[in-house]
Amino acid sequence: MPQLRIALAQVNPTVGDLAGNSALIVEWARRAVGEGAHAVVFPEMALTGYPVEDLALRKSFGAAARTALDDLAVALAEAGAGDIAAFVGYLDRDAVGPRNAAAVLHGGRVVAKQYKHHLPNYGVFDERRIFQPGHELEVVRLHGVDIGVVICEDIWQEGGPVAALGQAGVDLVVSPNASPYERAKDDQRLPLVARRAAEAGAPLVYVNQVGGQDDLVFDGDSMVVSLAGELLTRAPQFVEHLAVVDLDLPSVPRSDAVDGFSLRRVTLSDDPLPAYDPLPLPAPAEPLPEEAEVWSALVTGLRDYVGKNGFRSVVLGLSGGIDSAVVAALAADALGPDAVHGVSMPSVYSSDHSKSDAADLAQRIGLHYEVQEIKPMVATFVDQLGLTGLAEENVQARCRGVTLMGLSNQHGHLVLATGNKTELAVGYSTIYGDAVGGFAPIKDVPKTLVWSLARWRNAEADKRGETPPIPDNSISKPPSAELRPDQKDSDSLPDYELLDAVLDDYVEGDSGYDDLVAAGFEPDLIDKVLRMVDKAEYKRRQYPPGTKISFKAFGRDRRLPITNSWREGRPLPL
Ligand SMILES: Nc1ncnc2c1ncn2[C@@H]1O[C@H](COP(=O)(O)OP(=O)(O)OC[C@H]2O[C@@H]([n+]3cccc(C(=O)O)c3)[C@H](O)[C@@H]2O)[C@@H](O)[C@H]1O
Ligand SMILES: Nc1ncnc2c1ncn2[C@@H]1O[C@H](COP(=O)(O)OP(=O)(O)OP(=O)(O)O)[C@@H](O)[C@H]1O
Ligand SMILES: NC(=O)CC[C@H](N)C(=O)O
Repeated sequence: MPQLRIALAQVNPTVGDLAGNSALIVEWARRAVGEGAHAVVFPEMALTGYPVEDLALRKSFGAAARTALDDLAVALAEAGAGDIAAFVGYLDRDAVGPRNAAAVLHGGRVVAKQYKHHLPNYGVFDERRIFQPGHELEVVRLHGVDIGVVICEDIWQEGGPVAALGQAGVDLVVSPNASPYERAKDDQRLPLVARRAAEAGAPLVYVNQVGGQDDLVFDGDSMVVSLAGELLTRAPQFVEHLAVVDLDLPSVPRSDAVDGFSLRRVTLSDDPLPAYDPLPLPAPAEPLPEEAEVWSALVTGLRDYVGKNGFRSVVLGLSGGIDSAVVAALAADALGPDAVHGVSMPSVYSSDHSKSDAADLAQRIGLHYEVQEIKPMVATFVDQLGLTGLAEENVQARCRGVTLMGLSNQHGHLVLATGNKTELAVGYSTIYGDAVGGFAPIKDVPKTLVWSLARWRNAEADKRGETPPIPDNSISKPPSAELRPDQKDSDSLPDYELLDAVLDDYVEGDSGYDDLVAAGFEPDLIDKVLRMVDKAEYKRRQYPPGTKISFKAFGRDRRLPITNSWREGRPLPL
């Protein structure tokens, strides 16, 4: 028999938008009330957005967030959501410093609050720099059900606050999260949540946000797992969603002696609810298959970067190649084809197929298309400055960059950079040339995955009876920068399958020279690739932000010095 109906509000907040996020929380709390829920759980820092980075250190922002929380409690009550217990993540600030906090709002008031204990400080996270950890646990009793709270990283700790809640005795654990997407991370979350439910001795309600924030994207994947580790429901990825479940909660023994934490119990209502008919459990959404998941992550990251930064349209160079084709298809899926402006910018070395494939792509997708010849601009620079060789080649990419930025300034489009992770790794782009842009949608996608995504997207279109967006020719032709006659990427770079394999080990796996040799790569290949990667750090630092999909994206996940004389290499003779 259920004791509580709980709603998981998998929403998409915006960093810094206290008024907008408050309105979002009120709207979704009202929906939860409409579903007859007694409690509703929002993601980590839903009121402020996540991650707030150094906004956390601004006293003015902390004060505004606290005021917004008090106002939100009142607004919820005024909107008819005062009787529901709303678990809301926010930024707090006390005498010790800024806190990553979750509050319980009920009856127009803030009735309980708890600070995050474990502050993640690895990969993209810097929480020890900006927050102070908490040491208290606040357990809220609602209709006789004791509910403990743990915030995101706290559930990744064995023997941490969840174990303490198990010691204290709680009927239910709720966890607000802001857990960024990485490929295959959903495979880790379900077993993790199941382990924590067992540790707590109670079902666990896991709520993660959706949406993009700069280089991060959040996939949701909110879920409820029973004490026995059974998945009761799971929300679909990358979309806002309200999941409502009735929970049958066996009563457990209570204790007030908890190791390492101070425990406070807050009673909102002691009496169990009268018997009511449970809703059928919503069927768990299946996690998306690999390519669909990555595509959704890239679409969401791009859409939210554009929308949350106030742009309505994007512009990019269309070369007829695979990278610009995939970025154009992503942009059309994210924003609609009418918001996408493609520009073909032929130079003297551009092949006929570069122009015809770009035009074909534009027609398939239905995006705005124009041709801007760059020959006269290039000739002016080359002649006036007396440029030859590589300097001359790069002027072509730079004239394209200037053209795109000109169109951006004139029409308000955001410029998309089309570089992929492989190119970023080895520095295969012209700085201030094809590397210009405000956002780089595929910067964390290795070249081999760019091809797979293109094939997958076309196959999806086929399945739906739609025109595949990407010309077959763009997928099958050998990649070329077309900066000199008959140039091919393979003139300067190893075969992409092999290159991506080395990069996966060196960048994602942090392998050293000996590890790479042991993995079977040729020493000359290792030398060449590692040298290119190390030398290109300066280019990566100046590259636009783009959606992280991997365990280790360039940027905050991998912070290497630019000025750096250390080289992995064959051991020197002593
Ligand atoms: N440590 C450092 N810190 C700061 N700046 C540094 C630097 N080292 C060089 N630089 C600067 O960078 C310049 C060299 O970089 P850059 O001008 O980009 O030129 P660079 O890297 O020498 O050449 C561009 C390469 O990318 C290839 N490319 C270009 C365009 C598109 C594609 C494609 O297929 O996608 C490929 C092209 O074929 C060529 O191999 C130097 O002249 C210097 O000004
Ligand atoms: N002729 C062109 N017209 C318009 N844009 C171009 C042209 N050539 C290059 N670009 C722009 O510069 C980017 C780098 O292109 P380039 O052809 O040099 O390398 P690539 O990495 O093979 O990319 P792609 O697969 O998109 O061709 C392209 O994605 C495109 O945005
Ligand atoms: N916001 C957080 O604490 C996130 C950390 C956590 N390990 C995750 O990625 O899910």
